Amino acid sequence: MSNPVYLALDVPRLRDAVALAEQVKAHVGGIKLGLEFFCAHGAHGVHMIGQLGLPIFLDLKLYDIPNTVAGAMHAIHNLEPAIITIHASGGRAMMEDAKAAAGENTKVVGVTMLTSMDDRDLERTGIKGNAHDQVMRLADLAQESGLDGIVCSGHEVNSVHDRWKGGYFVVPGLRPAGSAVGDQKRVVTPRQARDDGASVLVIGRPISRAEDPAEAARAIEATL
Ligand SMILES: O=c1ccn([C@@H]2O[C@H](COP(=O)(O)O)[C@@H](O)[C@H]2O)c(=O)[nH]1
Repeated sequence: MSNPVYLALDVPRLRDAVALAEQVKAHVGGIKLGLEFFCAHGAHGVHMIGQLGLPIFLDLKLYDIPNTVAGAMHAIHNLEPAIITIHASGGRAMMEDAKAAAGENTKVVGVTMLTSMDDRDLERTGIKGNAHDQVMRLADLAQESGLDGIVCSGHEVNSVHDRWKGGYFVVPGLRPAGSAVGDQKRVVTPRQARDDGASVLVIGRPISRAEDPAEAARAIEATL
């Protein structure tokens, strides 16, 4: 089985990002480039990281009207990402059009509820029910809309795995036992998420902020 860990490369300077990716590439299965990286370095930065030879996950969390999101999907065809994110709360038409506009080798996954939010945060946005209810609701909508899978926390991945046969489940909010949680609220260990059916394990700071990132990535890999 291939390594399910994607390193979240949330590093502001391109030179540092390339160096970090080089250091850990033997111990991860792919690289996740998010908003911080893409806003700073754009397509050029994606090409630079792509030269390392690992699959690229573009975590852009697109959220707009269907025509605009489909246009953005067309615009990034040439970057050939293995995975791209859109917000499932953008609705069915947006998700259908995004999937139709994506490259055939790109998995389109819908972000359900950010792992930095808990039940109380959800309530304050005016949405009824708890995190579990919200993730199941949006997972069903993403599946009906033809997406490949969803992003959810390790708290929900087991239930969604039972509900959506053949789905592709991306799980951030992962912390090895004893490591700092930071702004994440719905957190599990990488091993727990994998055992519960995650397809991709997104891990950032526990590796990128470690004293020895290659050793941190190796230690996580050894737990899987
Ligand atoms: O619900 C979500 C969706 C995306 N993310 C992204 O994953 C990484 C997590 O980084 P850590 O340093 O391991 O916390 C980060 O790039 C987020 O943008 C998420 O955390 N939660």
